Amino acid sequence: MAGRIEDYALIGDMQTAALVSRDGAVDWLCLPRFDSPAVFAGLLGTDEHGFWRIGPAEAVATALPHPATAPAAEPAGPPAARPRLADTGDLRVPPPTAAAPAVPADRRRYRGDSLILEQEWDAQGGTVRVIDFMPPRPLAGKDAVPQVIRIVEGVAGTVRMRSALRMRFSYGRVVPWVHRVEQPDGGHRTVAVAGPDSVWLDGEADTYGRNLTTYADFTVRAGERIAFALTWQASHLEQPTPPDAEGLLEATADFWHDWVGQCTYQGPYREAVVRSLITLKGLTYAPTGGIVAAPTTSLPEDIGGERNWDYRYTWLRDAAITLSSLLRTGYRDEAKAWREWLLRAVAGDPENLQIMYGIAGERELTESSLDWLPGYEGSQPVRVGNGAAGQLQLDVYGEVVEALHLAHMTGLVRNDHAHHLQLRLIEYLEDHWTEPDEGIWEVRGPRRHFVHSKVMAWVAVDRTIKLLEQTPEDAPAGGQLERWRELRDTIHRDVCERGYDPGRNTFTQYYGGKELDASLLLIPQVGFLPPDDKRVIGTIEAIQRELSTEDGFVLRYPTHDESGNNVDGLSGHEGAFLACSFWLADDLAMIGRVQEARELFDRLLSLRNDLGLLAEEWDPRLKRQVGNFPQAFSHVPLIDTALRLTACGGAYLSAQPDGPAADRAGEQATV
Ligand SMILES: OC[C@H]1O[C@H](O[C@H]2O[C@H](CO)[C@@H](O)[C@H](O)[C@H]2O)[C@H](O)[C@@H](O)[C@@H]1O
Repeated sequence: MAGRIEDYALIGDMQTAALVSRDGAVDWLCLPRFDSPAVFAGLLGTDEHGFWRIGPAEAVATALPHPATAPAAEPAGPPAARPRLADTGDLRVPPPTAAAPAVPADRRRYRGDSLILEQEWDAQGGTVRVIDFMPPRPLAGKDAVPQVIRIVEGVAGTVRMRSALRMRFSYGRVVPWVHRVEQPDGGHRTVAVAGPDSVWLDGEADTYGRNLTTYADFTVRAGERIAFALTWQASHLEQPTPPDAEGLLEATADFWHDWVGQCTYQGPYREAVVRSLITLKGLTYAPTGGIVAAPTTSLPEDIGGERNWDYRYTWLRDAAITLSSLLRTGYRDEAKAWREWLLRAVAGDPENLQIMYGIAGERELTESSLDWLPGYEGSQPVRVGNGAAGQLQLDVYGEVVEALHLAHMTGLVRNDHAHHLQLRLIEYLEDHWTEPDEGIWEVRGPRRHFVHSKVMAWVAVDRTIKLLEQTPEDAPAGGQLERWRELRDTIHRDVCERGYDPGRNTFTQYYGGKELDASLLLIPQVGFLPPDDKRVIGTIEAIQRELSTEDGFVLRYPTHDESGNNVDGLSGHEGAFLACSFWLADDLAMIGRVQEARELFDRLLSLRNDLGLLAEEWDPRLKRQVGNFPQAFSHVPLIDTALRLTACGGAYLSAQPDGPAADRAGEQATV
């Protein structure tokens, strides 16, 4: 049974990621890529759907069937091969108390600024630490395989430990063939095989199989270290080399140390910013530069409801804003890699541009449901693929062009193809900006003229004009620049006339609508209007009044109309959207309410789990994180707000209506 979403920790190797629970269980792991089928899907079901738990035997044993009473399965080794509790000679496994749950660690943290997780238990007989990590893989060669390494370290006394490993391939559906493979040195390795996949277990403790689960029982004394590793390999290939766990630990620590060393942010929110940056790096798919929105699917926005989506893909929107944050904190390699990814993914006619792709640029993301999985706390369906891939979302043009613009402004080496792409995107927008779309929130209701989409279309045109004004030699011939200036004015006028309700002094969610939408908070941030414009202030105040939760966080939009009908094509409610709540803090700072902004930001920081991680939303009623986890779209605005609050110091200095990229206070401070 999965814990709360915030009970999980992220480990990853920049190609895939695992979620590790506070009780020492890896409950989510897709191999070999973020978007591959899960080998451990206990997160979306039960232990039956796969997990790997290591913890003190008394704690771990309680959550599992007692091996001595469970039916024997793999490997059918002789009793002599059964584990010895080495120091005592005791062959018995501690008796379980059926009802008791697995015991949460007493302490956990990341080792410094890294994705190396350390959990500690004060257990019977002493204190033990489990160190979990995934070493960054080389991009090619025989060692380019995913590994999960778990080192058990005795801290004090002597503790009896148990590892319980239940692999279920294909998102918990397939029980693999588990067997031992004898090694030339007389030892053996355990391997699980099903179809194209094989997963190899190496460990310094003997294993035995019961109840379709592989166990290892062992003791660890103060100062001892006992390592386990899982390695994925395509099943038709030769067995992978057993990993050198300690060497890889050192290399992984060095990798993160070097990467974090490039961060240029030095302000008061450094801890939160660095943890968010590490998380974003952990969501980056190194071979291609693609960035997943989150490493999970179907963690619900509404516990028990149907608002469950697969986020293991690259949204142009999410990736573009991620890039902006990385660029503004000193990370250029990732920006370059993503720009290359973008050029490959969108190659062809801009008419065919998708709003999201697979991490290598795949276009087919057909949505389907995994009906054998019960879902996180019963939240069904569990979806893979994402139907939003076929939507029209005009804001995406603005976000992509903004990211390319920022890359240019921060001196990323020019790329002619990217420049050409930008011009093609504007040509497309010229013909299509007047169309209704599904908007930033990917609503599954009717298409509308969303105000945010139009504002972002304006952003795309505006940034392109600015670029061409800087480099007139790049301007297309035939008066296009002049035409685009007119287009920019036309869009601006259109939004102000049709998307603004003068009676209530607020912009609205869509033309002619009455509803509000938190994406309107971006109007001053992107420079569409200055922060001191009365329409901007009116909109911020209206959103605070009508979309705030009791604790001052922000909903994206009302999910129900006045008669109680759902307006986004989905049943149920959702929590406060964390990105929008950070945007409110930004806006408050921009209009001079800096103290209020800081207080809201501090409250938002307090929603992070003890490891600094955020899901997509916060359920104000249940007081818990909801939605996919950890979510780039939450960590990016966290960084942006931290930069803004750092840069504005005591007060936001001046409203600069017409220079959005440069308006970004954080950007000026850090690049
Ligand atoms: O609300 C319905 C939609 O929810 C998801 O979209 C959300 O996540 C995306 C990735 O972070 C983000 O770009 C978007 O703005 C969010 O609304 C889901 O992926 C969609 O399929 C769904 O329609």
